[in-house]
Amino acid sequence: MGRSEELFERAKRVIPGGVNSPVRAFGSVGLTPRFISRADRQKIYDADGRAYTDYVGSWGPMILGHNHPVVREAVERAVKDGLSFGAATEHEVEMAELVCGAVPSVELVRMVNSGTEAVMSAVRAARGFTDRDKLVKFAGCYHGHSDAMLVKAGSGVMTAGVPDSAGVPASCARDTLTAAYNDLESVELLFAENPGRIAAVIVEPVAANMGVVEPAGGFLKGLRRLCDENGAALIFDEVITGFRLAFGGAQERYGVEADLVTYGKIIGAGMPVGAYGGRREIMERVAPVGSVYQAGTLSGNPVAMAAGLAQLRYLREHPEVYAHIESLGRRLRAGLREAAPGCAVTGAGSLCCLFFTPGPVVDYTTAKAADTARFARYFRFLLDRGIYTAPSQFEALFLSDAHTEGDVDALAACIADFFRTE
Ligand SMILES: Cc1ncc(COP(=O)(O)O)c(CN[C@@H](CN)CCC(=O)O)c1O
Repeated sequence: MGRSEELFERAKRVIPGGVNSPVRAFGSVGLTPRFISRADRQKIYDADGRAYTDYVGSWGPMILGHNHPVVREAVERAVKDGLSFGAATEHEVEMAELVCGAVPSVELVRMVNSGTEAVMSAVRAARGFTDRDKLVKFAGCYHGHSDAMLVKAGSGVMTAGVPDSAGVPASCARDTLTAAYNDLESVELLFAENPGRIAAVIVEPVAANMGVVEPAGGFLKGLRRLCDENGAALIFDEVITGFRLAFGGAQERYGVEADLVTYGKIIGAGMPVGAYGGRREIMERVAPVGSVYQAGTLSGNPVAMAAGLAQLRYLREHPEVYAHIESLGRRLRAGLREAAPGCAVTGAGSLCCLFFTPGPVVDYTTAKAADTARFARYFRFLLDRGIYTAPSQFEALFLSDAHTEGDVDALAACIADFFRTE
C-alpha cells in the first residue's frame, strides 16, 4: 500500500470522506486520492514521491505556478512581523487600492477569507441595497457552499449528481431562482414572473464549474440590460476568472461592467483570501458604514495579503504572463480538437475543458450529457502517466505561467494515446 492509500485510510477515520473538500476525494473517478506533499512550478509531488504535471493548480490560485519565489519571499517576510493582529494593516489598504485600480467598476472592496464568503456577502449587500429577496443564478454555476447558492449548483455538487444539497431550508432555496446559462429568455421570464422582487442576478462570466462554458455573444450584455431594466444588481462571480482572463478579469475581457464582483483564488496566491466589491452606493451599505452586516476575524490577514499582493503586483508588472497563458490555452484547445475525436473542446484564455460528448456544450443540460464513465478512464490514463487533471468532468483545466508549450503538447499527445486505446 502506498502512502496515499495509508493516509486516505487514516483520514477517513477522522475527516468526512477523508477530505476537506469533496472533489478532492476522487469519488467520480474511482481512485484513491493522491496526497500531495509539495509542489514547484507546474509540478506537484505526491506522498510517494511521484511527480505530476499539474493542471488543477489548487483550482485556480496558482496562475504563476507553484512556489513562485516572488510569492514565497513575500510570505517569508510577512510572517516575521506576526501572523494576525485583528486590526487594520497597510497591506489591506494596498490590496484594496490595487483591486480598485485594476477594475473600474470596483469603487469599494472588502476582504474576506474564501470565495464562498465573498459571494454570500455580495448577495447580502445586493439584497440590502435593493430591499428585495429573490436571486437568480444559473444551473451548473457554482458560487460556493452558502445555503442560497446550493441550488442546481455546479462543481462538486454537480459531480456528485445531486443538484441540490440536504440541509438547505426550503424557505431559503425558494428565494433562489435558476435560469439556463446562455439563455436570456429564461432570465427574462423570471423577471416577468417576479416583478420588483429580484435583488440580483449572479453569474460566472465564463462558467467553469460545469466544465468550461463560454458566454454566447450578447449573453453578458443582455444580462446587464435586463438588470438595468428591472432594478436588479448584476453580480459577476469572478472567483475563477478574476485576474485570470485579464488583469481586469472578465469585465475587461468582455467589456461588461457588473454592479458587484467577487474574487478569490488568484488574489490570495494560495492563501485563504476572498473579496467582494463594486459600486460605491451599494458597498457603502456594508457595516460599519451601512446596515448590511459582514465581518471576519482573519479578513485581510496580513500574511495572506502579502501573498496576494506579491502575485497581483507581478501580474500587473508582467503583462507577458497573460500573453503566455492565452497562447498556451489556444495551443491546448487546438491540440485537444486533434487528439480527441467526438469530444467538445471548450475554454477561454487559460481555462480549458474536454467534454466527453460531441457537443456543443452551452449550458448545464448539454454539459450533463457527457460520458462521465469514459471521463474517469481518461483521468486514470493520464494520472498513470504523470498528468494530474481535475478529477471531475465538471471542472476546468487550469494553465499557468509555469507551463510550457512542451507540457501542452505532451498533454495532447497523451490524450491522443488514450483515444487510440479506447
Ligand atoms: C466561481 C466560483 N465561485 C465561488 C467558489 C467558492 O470559493 P471557495 O469558497 O472554495 O474559496 C468557487 C470554488 N471553486 C471550486 C472549484 N471549481 C473550489 C474547489 C473545491 O470546492 O474544492 C468558484 O469556482
